[in-house]
Amino acid sequence: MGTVEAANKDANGSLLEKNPTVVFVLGGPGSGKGTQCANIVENFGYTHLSAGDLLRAEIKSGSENGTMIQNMIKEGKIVPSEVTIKLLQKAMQESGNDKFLIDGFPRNEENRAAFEKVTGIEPAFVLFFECPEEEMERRLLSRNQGREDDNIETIRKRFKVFLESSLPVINYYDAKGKVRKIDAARPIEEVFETVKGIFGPKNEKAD
Ligand SMILES: Nc1ncnc2c1ncn2[C@@H]1O[C@H](COP(=O)(O)OP(=O)(O)O)[C@@H](O)[C@H]1O
Ligand SMILES: Nc1ccn([C@H]2C[C@H](O)[C@@H](COP(=O)(O)OP(=O)(O)O)O2)c(=O)n1
Ligand SMILES: [Mg+2]
Repeated sequence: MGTVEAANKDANGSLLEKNPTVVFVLGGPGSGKGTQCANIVENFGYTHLSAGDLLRAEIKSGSENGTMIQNMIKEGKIVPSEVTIKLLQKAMQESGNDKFLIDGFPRNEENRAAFEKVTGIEPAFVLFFECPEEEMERRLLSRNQGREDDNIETIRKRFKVFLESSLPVINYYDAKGKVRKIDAARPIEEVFETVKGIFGPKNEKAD
């Protein structure tokens, strides 16, 4: 094994030994990633890791990076992958699971390349929730979760970042045949029917 690979294996410890299944859940802000992930968790036994939620928890914890993260989120910018990947790795380790929905990550090429390099993990596939901006804007403005970035000024910046930085990541995986595109402009239940078809009955939790 080469030195880089060996170092990564050490850094990941038992995680890589489990050969985890990772599904990246992508889509614009307000496309319904978090909502659908909650449904997938209930039906298919995945652990849901939202990069945004992990970053917001890091702000709340009073960590030394908190102020930097808070300022970037307020500006709709993407936090350096070093910070986000550490939080994801820790959450993966702590979950004890080996099936993960990674929601809102990778959001740019830097996120994507660094995750692959650091963890050695390739996603099984990528869910892409496609939704028109007008609908995403309506949803964000009525989300009511008290988020500092759900205001029209920041929302416009987030849409720009999505088009310029996140869509290229989706195109990268599309070229590898890994993208499962879903029309996310429909009601929650209808979107989930399509999602279920992708995860398939063979993956459903028996209970
Ligand atoms: N298919 C849908 N139709 C209408 N509203 C939705 C739909 N999916 C999610 N929502 C609502 O839109 C808002 C954004 O959804 P969320 O899951 O937080 O999106 P994301 O994580 O992609 O930003 C939430 O208030 C949620 O309840
Ligand atoms: N990989 C990521 C994911 C989110 N962030 C930051 C920047 C994003 O605008 C905010 C909010 O992300 P989050 O996924 O919670 O937002 P939405 O659910 O798409 O509305 O967090 C990041 O810097 N890097
Ligand atoms: Mg979300």
